[in-house]
Amino acid sequence: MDPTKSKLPKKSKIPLTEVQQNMVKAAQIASATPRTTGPSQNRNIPGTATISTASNRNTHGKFLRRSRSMVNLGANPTHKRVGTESSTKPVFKNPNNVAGNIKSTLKRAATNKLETIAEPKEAKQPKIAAWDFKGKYKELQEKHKKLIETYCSLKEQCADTEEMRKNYDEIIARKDGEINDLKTRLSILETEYTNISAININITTKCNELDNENKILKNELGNSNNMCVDLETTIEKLKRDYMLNETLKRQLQNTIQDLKGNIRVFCRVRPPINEAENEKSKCWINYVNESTIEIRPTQPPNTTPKSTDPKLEFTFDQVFQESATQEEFFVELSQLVQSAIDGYNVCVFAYGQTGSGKTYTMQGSENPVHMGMIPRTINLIFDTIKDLKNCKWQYEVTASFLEIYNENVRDLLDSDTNQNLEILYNDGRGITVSNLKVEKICSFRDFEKYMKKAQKNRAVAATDVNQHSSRSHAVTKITINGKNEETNVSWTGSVNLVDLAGSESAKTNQGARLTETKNINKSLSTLQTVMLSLHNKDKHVPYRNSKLTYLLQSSLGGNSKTLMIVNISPFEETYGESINSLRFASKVKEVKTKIKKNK
Ligand SMILES: Nc1ncnc2c1ncn2[C@@H]1O[C@H](COP(=O)(O)OP(=O)(O)OP(=O)(O)O)[C@@H](O)[C@H]1O
Repeated sequence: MDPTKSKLPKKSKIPLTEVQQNMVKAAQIASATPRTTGPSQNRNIPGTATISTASNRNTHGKFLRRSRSMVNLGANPTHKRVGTESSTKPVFKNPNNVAGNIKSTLKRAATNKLETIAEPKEAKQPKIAAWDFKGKYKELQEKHKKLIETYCSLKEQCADTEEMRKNYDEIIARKDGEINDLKTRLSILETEYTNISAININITTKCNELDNENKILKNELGNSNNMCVDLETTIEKLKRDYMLNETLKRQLQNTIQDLKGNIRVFCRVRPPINEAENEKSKCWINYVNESTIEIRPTQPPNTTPKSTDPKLEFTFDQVFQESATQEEFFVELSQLVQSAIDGYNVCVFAYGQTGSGKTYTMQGSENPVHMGMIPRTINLIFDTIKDLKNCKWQYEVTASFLEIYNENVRDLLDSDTNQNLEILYNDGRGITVSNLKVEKICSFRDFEKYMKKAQKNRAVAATDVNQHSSRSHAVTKITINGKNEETNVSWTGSVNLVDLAGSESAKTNQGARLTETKNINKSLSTLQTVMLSLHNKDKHVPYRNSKLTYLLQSSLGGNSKTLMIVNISPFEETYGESINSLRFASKVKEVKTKIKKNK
């Protein structure tokens, strides 16, 4: 319980004198001032409400006693009212100084009281005769009695006042403490306010800076938008120019290809691949220039070839030395692949004796460095059609894989080894193979999956010179259908990639191997005959003499850009076969054909 409150007087029902009322008001002001009240709340002190709490009962009792004595005093008709209304009201010069105000109010109340007592108004008494000493004595006795009563009453009031003063001192001390606390809080708040003000200034400065930056950026954005519009127009123009140039470039490339000849021949010499092969004696090979190769049968150590050795020189479109990489080889081939994308038929076939590097050149291995021409071709096709999308070209790519084994045509995507598919000639569509699976290819990975399956199904056996000799001619056909969304132009190109079986002597083979070898040699010799007929411009070209030439009819003598790769081994023991291959390739190089672009 608040001690100050308990000592405040309870609201009296007896009317109080002004002095008493002032004191009560002062007490009310002191007790009504909340502990946490700030300076602004103190301004209401003069209008504070009458005290009515139960806790004020004690103080009220004392006030009541004093009031009664004051009433006694006031009962005297001569009792003088002291002070005007304005002078008795607690007027605070400084509302913040609560303690000072209370003190001054108490002081004024006490002064008023003394004034009231000091100046009692005499009641009019009947005059006592001068001789009436007894009456005078009685009158004096009565006065004396009243003075004693007044004295007692004042003494009592003094005690009350003293107690009140003590209470008020306590209140004042507490309030002073509270004021000090509030001052401390105020100073903390002021410091905080100063800090926050400083932060606020910083933030305002930052906001202004950001506002300025925002304005600059808005301006820049406006400029950029204008630039974007300009750039878009330029890009559109450049796209049109690019499309035009691209078409021109492709036309020029194809013209260059045409000028180079529609049947071209590349020669590739393979390197020895292991220690055993390094030990073997090699032919003497001289690369005269990038398209001419000179070859002699022997290469005695540290000597030049014997003058008696027959010297044979062959010229092709390009000669690739032993050190040539798959990548270097593909650079030349890639121009033909571009032609296929532009709607031409292209045929690439690798020819050579067994073990000369045909499968390595066409297929290669999974290692990216050794990747062969077939996977590189599909890679290039997908790269190119991706670029051509900018020129509004849409392409669809399909692939089929077949082999001709012992004069039977087999689908390499079908593992049934007893198949014999039929080769058909259609007037409109040219050569087709019945029931051959043609798969839609959407990516390189897609193609790789089918290629691996085909590789697995291909007939392979060990020969004297190759542990994994291909015993069949394998034909990978990639068809590219292109359509331009803008011009509505469309065409179909194709690439036949042929890995021929290797020619070899039938002497060392027996049984099944012998039949295979005979069939291989027969079809290769038909190929030679066909090429010679084409070279001699014979009226009849015996395409139908073998499944291979029948299948490749349009590629060899018809509407196709053809590349023959003649692979040779560098060894002395294979010199004869190498010369045969080189001679045949020379004849092929002289064949001239006329081709046109597909619609
Ligand atoms: N340019 C080359 N660089 C490195 N290795 C090669 C190269 N050419 C061929 N080889 C390797 O020589 C070996 C025989 O080559 P490949 O199998 O390609 O001959 P092939 O002509 O296809 O034989 P076949 O007609 O019997 O199938 C293989 O091990 C192959 O990896």
